[in-house]
Amino acid sequence: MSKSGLFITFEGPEGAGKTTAIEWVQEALKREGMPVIVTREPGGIAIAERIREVILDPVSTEMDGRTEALLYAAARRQHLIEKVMPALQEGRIVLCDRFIDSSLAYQGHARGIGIQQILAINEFAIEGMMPDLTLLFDLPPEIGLARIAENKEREQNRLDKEKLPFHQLVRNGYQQVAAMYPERIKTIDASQTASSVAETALQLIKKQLESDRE
Ligand SMILES: Nc1ncnc2c1ncn2[C@@H]1O[C@H](COP(=O)(O)OP(=O)(O)OP(=O)(O)O)[C@@H](O)[C@H]1O
Ligand SMILES: Cc1cn([C@H]2C[C@H](O)[C@@H](COP(=O)(O)O)O2)c(=O)[nH]c1=O
Repeated sequence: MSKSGLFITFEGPEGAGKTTAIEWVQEALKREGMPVIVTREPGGIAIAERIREVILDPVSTEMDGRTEALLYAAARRQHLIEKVMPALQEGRIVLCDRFIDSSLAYQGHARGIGIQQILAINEFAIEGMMPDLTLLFDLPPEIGLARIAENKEREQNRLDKEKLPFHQLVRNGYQQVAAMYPERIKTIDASQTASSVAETALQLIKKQLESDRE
């Protein structure tokens, strides 16, 4: 799979502020005339949104961890082929809310399947199509969970409902993955104000754009 755009992923635990920052960054890049699209995982296209409903439905309590991992990888594959790759081939900047590192942290580490096993099934799904840059929004899970609990409009999905120790493992998982890919993954302190977090994200993206032009 070849491309000419820039693939940037936003990662982190529940309520870290990824969606808030991605919208802010999109507006800032658009104001500068850059061709940018925002998408998300699992979802972003019809088939993957349907898979999302199955995975995140709070009634799917009996779902096996490996089934969960395979469903995320299947949604990822379809989303990549149908939406992300065409946009990158057109030279766009793709801002994606979650990607492979979510699987490594949630299914690989927090579910205990193993990061290498999850990497293997995802290698099949993505055929080497890794992000150019990943912004990891890091914060204690208590803060993120309190933020989403405050937001009364948001429905709690099956993974939101996991207990605090699971979310602590997710954070540890992300920290391990960041150590595996120090060139690609840049960690942001997501406990700062929303505007400061978004500004840091924008500066990191601009740096990546500059180094891509060189
Ligand atoms: N830096 C911040 N400080 C305080 N509140 C924030 C900050 N960033 C976002 N919020 C608020 O926290 C809540 C969660 O934010 P957001 O939806 O952007 O997080 P998220 O990382 O996309 O969450 P999830 O992955 O669980 O969907 C929202 O109500 C948002 O307004
Ligand atoms: C891509 C991906 C996601 N997850 C989890 C993380 C969240 O709990 C949900 C997605 O909800 P959001 O509000 O859109 O953040 O799914 C996961 O466990 N594994 C993955 O690969």
